[in-house]
Amino acid sequence: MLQVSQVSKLYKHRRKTITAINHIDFTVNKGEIIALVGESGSGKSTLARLIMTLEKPNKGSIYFNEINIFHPPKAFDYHRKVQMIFQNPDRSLNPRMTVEELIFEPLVINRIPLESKRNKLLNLMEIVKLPISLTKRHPSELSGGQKQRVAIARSLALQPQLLVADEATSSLDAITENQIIHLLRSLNKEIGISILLITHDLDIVRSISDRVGVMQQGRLIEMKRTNNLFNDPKEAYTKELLDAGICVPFKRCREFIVND
Ligand SMILES: Nc1ncnc2c1ncn2[C@@H]1O[C@H](COP(=O)(O)OP(=O)(O)OP(=O)(O)O)[C@@H](O)[C@H]1O
Repeated sequence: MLQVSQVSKLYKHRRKTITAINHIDFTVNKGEIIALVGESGSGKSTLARLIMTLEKPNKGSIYFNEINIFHPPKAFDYHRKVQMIFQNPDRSLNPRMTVEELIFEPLVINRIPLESKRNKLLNLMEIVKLPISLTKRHPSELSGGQKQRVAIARSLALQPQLLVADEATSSLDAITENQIIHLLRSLNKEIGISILLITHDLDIVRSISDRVGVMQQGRLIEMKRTNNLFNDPKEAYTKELLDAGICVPFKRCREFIVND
């Protein structure tokens, strides 16, 4: 479905060239949850911005259903098919809008007719488990988890095929984080939505991803099925990363409750 092909991204900073992404290749298949892990500065968010076409690569390209997203045909509406949720919902939610307005905004922007507006709203709020009593509230009147649910409902309004979640739960407390991870998993299982999950958190990766890619200094050094990566990491850096974050005896380890 999504194919990242030989993508490189360079930045110029004070006459120095930074290679944020270095010849990366991978695919996200329909219905898959792919996690990208790697230390800070390894290029994960840059890759997410490229996938969202917020920036262009210097080399290579990205294809969605075999169409080059940087040179799409006119009728190809990529931004309805791929949506992103960010770490901090406060930044993506306009504080002046109500929950109802926020969830409808993508439909309004994309000029989608809203004949059955109420039903659509009820359906989206039900999917993300937001009580209907919150419809007229503003973001400042919601908890962190409720805000992230609004952000997810908004991103689902256009019925995307792929959700890019960049550290989408890292600003939340452990219980709320568990609920949002559970929600992402059920969206994947029930709606079949593919998810590209960018995270530092190996417990989340282990709990819900089908495959994991490990990034180091702009390169994708290893990509495998989740169990294989945890049980049989090949690269020294992957071993180091797992040693630093994996659950081992005597180390506290969170379990995410996911329904399969
Ligand atoms: N606009 C920019 N200008 C210059 N350098 C940038 C820019 N954006 C990112 N970089 C650099 O590119 C590299 C990759 O950054 P990126 O934010 O993608 O890493 P990351 O893996 O997402 O890190 P984190 O986990 O801390 O969010 C870093 O060296 C960063 O400093």
